Amino acid sequence: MNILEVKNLSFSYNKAKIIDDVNFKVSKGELFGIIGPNGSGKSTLLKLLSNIIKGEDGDIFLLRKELSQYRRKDLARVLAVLPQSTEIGFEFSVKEIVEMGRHPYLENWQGISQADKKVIDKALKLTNTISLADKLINSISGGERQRVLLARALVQEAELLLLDEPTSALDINYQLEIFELLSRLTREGTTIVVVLHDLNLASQYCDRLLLLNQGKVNTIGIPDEVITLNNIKDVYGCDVEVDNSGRRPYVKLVTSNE
Ligand SMILES: Nc1ncnc2c1ncn2[C@@H]1O[C@H](COP(=O)(O)OP(=O)(O)OP(=O)(O)O)[C@@H](O)[C@H]1O
Repeated sequence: MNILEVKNLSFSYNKAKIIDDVNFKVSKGELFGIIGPNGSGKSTLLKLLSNIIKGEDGDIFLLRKELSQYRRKDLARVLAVLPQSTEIGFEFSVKEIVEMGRHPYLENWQGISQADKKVIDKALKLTNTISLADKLINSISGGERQRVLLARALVQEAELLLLDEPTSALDINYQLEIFELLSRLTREGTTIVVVLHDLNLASQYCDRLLLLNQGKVNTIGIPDEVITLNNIKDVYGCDVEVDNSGRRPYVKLVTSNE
């Protein structure tokens, strides 16, 4: 079953085309990666999928319903977003920030229920942020904040998670932990679209990849079809080696010292 369907999507900033006739579908339970060079349009595409900005052409269907047809609260129950910027300007505690993810489920003036608390505790545990719960969001590290914001997205219990570089500030241990968690969530039925720069994480963990170049889909497919020597050279313009001896392709940089 398709959770997400993007048809002929285009978007411009000041007449400059940033997303150019993009088409793809994502099925239930897929871990779908969007990769591409700086400025290729990955975050813009994610903002279009999040309904933060609107395309000038094309359609986005979420669970077969056009994205713009959703009411805000209904959308927040099926779609959770982790934006790229992890700056939060207020002095909220970690716990309060994560609780905010439950707002789509609360009626007016109604507080957090025992059931909500369970969901929140589970998300804090999964993201290893329980020990941070009482700290102020502005007093923790960038990587810790990234995990807290992932916890906030998880408590929305949404069918589709849109994550913009969720591991960019994380050390390798947490990068693996978060991608193991994302894999597990997809096996349990959540669908995840993730923008990421690390081609090897993308290759190892994503079921399919969309390689974006100057707003256009360059290649879309399983990692073996996308992470190839020619594609990387064409799109990123650098020399790499691609090791195909393992389960998934592995990109090695070729440096001038070799
Ligand atoms: N608010 C904006 N106004 C005008 N141009 C913008 C705006 N936001 C992004 N752009 C431009 O759109 C293009 C795509 O930006 P986007 O952030 O989507 O790329 P990206 O692939 O996510 O890049 P990165 O890997 O560096 O995060 C860039 O050329 C950028 O300068």
